[in-house]
Amino acid sequence: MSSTTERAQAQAAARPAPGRRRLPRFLRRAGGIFGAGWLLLLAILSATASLWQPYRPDAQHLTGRLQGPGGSHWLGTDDLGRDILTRIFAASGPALLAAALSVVVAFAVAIPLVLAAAEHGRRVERLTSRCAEVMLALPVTIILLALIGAVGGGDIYLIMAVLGLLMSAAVYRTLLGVAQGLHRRLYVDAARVDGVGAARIGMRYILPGMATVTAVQASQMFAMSLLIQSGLAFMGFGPAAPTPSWGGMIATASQYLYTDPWMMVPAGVVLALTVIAANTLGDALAASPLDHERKRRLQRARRKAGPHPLKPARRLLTQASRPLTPAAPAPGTPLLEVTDLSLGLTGGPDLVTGLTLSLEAGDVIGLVGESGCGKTLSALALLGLLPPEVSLAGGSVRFEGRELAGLSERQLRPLRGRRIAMIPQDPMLALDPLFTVGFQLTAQLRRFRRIGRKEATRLAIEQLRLVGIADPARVLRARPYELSGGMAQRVTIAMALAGQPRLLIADEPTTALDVTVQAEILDLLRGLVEDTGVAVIIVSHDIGVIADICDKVAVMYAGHIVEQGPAAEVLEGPRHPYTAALLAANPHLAADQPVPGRLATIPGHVPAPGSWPAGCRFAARCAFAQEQCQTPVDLTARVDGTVNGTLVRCTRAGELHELRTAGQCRSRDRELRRERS
Ligand SMILES: Nc1ncnc2c1ncn2[C@@H]1O[C@H](COP(=O)(O)OP(=O)(O)OP(=O)(O)O)[C@@H](O)[C@H]1O
Repeated sequence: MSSTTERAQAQAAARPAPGRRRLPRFLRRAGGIFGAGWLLLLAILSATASLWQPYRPDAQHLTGRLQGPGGSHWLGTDDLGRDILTRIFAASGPALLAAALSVVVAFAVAIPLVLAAAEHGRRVERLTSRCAEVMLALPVTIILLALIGAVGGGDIYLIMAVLGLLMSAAVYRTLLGVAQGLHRRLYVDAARVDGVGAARIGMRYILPGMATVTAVQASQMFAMSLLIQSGLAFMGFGPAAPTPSWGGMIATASQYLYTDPWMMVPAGVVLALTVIAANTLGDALAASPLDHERKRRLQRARRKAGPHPLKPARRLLTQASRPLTPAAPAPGTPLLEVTDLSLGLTGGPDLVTGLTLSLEAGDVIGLVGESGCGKTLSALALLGLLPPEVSLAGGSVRFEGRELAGLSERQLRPLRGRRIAMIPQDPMLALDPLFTVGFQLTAQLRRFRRIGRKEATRLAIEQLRLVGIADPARVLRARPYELSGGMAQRVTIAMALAGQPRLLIADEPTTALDVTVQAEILDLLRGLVEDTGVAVIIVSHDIGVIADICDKVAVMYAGHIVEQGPAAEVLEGPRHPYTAALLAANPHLAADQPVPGRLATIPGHVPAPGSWPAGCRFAARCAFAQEQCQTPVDLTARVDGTVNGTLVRCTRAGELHELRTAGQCRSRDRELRRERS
């Protein structure tokens, strides 16, 4: 037998049988099979009881009281000679329905509150959480007994609905944490960036993500409701005689415990089995390997993310059958003008100050700087996507001539994804692992372009080709974790382009990728800019990435820009000591440069917001700081006057440039580093 045939046979043997593969995962566990099987059997037998019951539930045979199991009464008779089997199944329907009702009420109340609290931030969450805490403090048993006193024990559905309402607070508390976690996922952020509304985010991303926890909690609550119902009936607060109930039957049997102990067994065992079944079903759902398997595959895909055998994207770009932008933007018209933008923690320190940028169609600008300098917040502010605790403290953001600062969520939503789109940092986290690429991309295309399913699929294939995916049909069928990192990033770029935006914001778009794939993605972005005229803002701490692709660069340090201008000028002749230090610390080497024994670093760390010095914010780490650096410094035009459009925030910029030209800066840098180490 050839090795290929052997391998195929081995793979076929390893594959689960077709019927088994279709089973939900929790049904592949013994607990899941027992739980689901018993509850289903009970539900069917209760629903069809009138068809097969040999007796009426209240038919008394006083001559045949307290009989054990036998031919005419399989489970015996009770103290009035009623058939126990008949009464168990007559009681089971209402018991199951009432328990289910309490679960439905609990979740129907809790889930909308959870979605609202997770979506609308702290203020709503505080209000809903306080209400939940008050409800949790209520004495459930006393309230139920008071209700039974008012309406009687016969209205079991009302009593269980109130129980569900009281239990909704506990459900809320559990689900809120899950929903908040899901809300922080990148793919949810990505959807919001694309202008997806709160309701749709809840339905598409949060609810499916909460499904396992919901199912586990529902099954446990179902068991608890059954026990509470039976307990109430046992104490005499259940349905009035002769209506049967499991609790009532156990109460009657308890009076004959010493003389006729068998009577206790049938109702007791059915109640116990039902509670155990609900709990084991919950356990099987909790231990369902669905999540573990998905996570495992996701991790495997991440590990293997690397170079892929695709053709260069640029060549495929020419195959696009329609331009991405509706009309070529007029050159020289500012697409985006950010003026003096300041951001701060609400009631706290400034996080970004005086940010000024200008971008024309087809421009690629890089925001570069160490972690914590304010790059991401600046980019998010353009889309009005600041975290709830961060607010706009001043300045203006004009996009296509329209002021965006101060627009409401509702006013900004139509712009997101359509006029301004975002490419995420980690594509694996930005794509929803539950859905195929095709589902996510076509949903995006249908929403943005108002087209049918067929047209969306055609466009999705075209869009994937546009971003350099050679086999779009396969990728459409794949789930995100089946793609390599580079492929996934191409998919997120295709998704960002679905709304034909004029401005793309790429937050560290290549950080999660290896170097070879990084270069391909940067090449793809550059090609898209040339072909479509889309403008791009790239956020990166990697000055090598910025040098690769950007026309302009803004170097940020401690919440403001310290140097800004055409990339070639800033990167080849940096005037600010911070830019020069960043460049010196860049590990990218030219082919002819020797590898240094030790990489250069910038001593110290970025000062935290709130502890910025009044003067130059870089002074404490600067090798060239002097007395004059203690006073505030403005962003001013470059002093040597050899270039235009370059701004620098350093009083010694001109002087340092001369020193640098004379080669003295580097030795001073080295000296300082030696002193500090
Ligand atoms: N939600 C928040 N609450 C409080 N501080 C915040 C919040 N978000 C950001 N900050 C602070 O604002 C500053 C700028 O953060 P930002 O994320 O914009 O930096 P960054 O330059 O993009 O860093 P990185 O490269 O690590 O993403 C940091 O000091 C950060 O700690």
